[in-house]
Amino acid sequence: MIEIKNLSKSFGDNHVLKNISVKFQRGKVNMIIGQSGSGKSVLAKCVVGLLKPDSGEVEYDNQDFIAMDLDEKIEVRKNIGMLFQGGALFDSMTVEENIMFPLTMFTDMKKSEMRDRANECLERVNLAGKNDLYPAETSGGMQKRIAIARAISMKPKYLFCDEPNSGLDPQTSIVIDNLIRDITEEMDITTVVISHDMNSVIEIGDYIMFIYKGENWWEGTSKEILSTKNQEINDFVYASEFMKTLKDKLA
Ligand SMILES: Nc1ncnc2c1ncn2[C@@H]1O[C@H](COP(=O)(O)OP(=O)(O)OP(=O)(O)O)[C@@H](O)[C@H]1O
Repeated sequence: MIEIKNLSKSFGDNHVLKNISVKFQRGKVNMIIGQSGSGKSVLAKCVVGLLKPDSGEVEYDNQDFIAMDLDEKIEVRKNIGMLFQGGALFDSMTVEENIMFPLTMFTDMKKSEMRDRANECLERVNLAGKNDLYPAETSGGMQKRIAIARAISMKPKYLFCDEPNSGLDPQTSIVIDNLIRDITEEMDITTVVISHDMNSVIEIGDYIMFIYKGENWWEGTSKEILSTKNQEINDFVYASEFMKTLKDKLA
């Protein structure tokens, strides 16, 4: 579990995060949603240690991350898998080398052990045998799956995904969503997904936090989000004609 307590972050006069508190549960897909510029990425960066909050606490399984020294933080970071927008694969490395990269950086595993682990991860994302391809030789959906394989290569306890469906068609998005949900359950990971995609929220979001102007405005389940009377959420969820029509039909 990850617990955030009273976290605030400003850039000059721009008060981006205002006293955010929330718990992200283990074995669940926890989603952060909100308008562009509401502070989702800044929150995620504060939680993984890429930005320093002005105040507040971040606890990984009851351990205060912000108060840790560098060595302790590195130990926690080894347990965090990250899936960046666009995949962020290394173009000059093969698929296998990309997946083995965290193992090379953070473990003493032998090359043969790393290969075995890379093969396991490739199998899990249905890309067995694609080891020697370069990212440029793969599709956008495959690149996302390779990035997921890399993110789980260290058997993480925590997984952060920033817009995992960006740039994907609806069917491929569902494949990626299902993979994230299944891996979360199988490996009992505390998964945090930043998303704009209401389809993903409904499909795989176990628990959803809605940030509005830097505040934790609302939190609840994917079922609850469809029926809440909260105006700001309704403006966000039912922004598209499609969702409005769906709402009217279900009413
Ligand atoms: N390193 C930074 N320095 C200064 N301001 C920043 C920095 N990073 C983010 N901001 C500001 O923080 C605010 C929130 O940005 P953030 O990237 O968290 O939004 P977001 O909700 O993730 O948006 P999007 O959905 O468009 O990615 C914005 O006003 C942005 O300009």
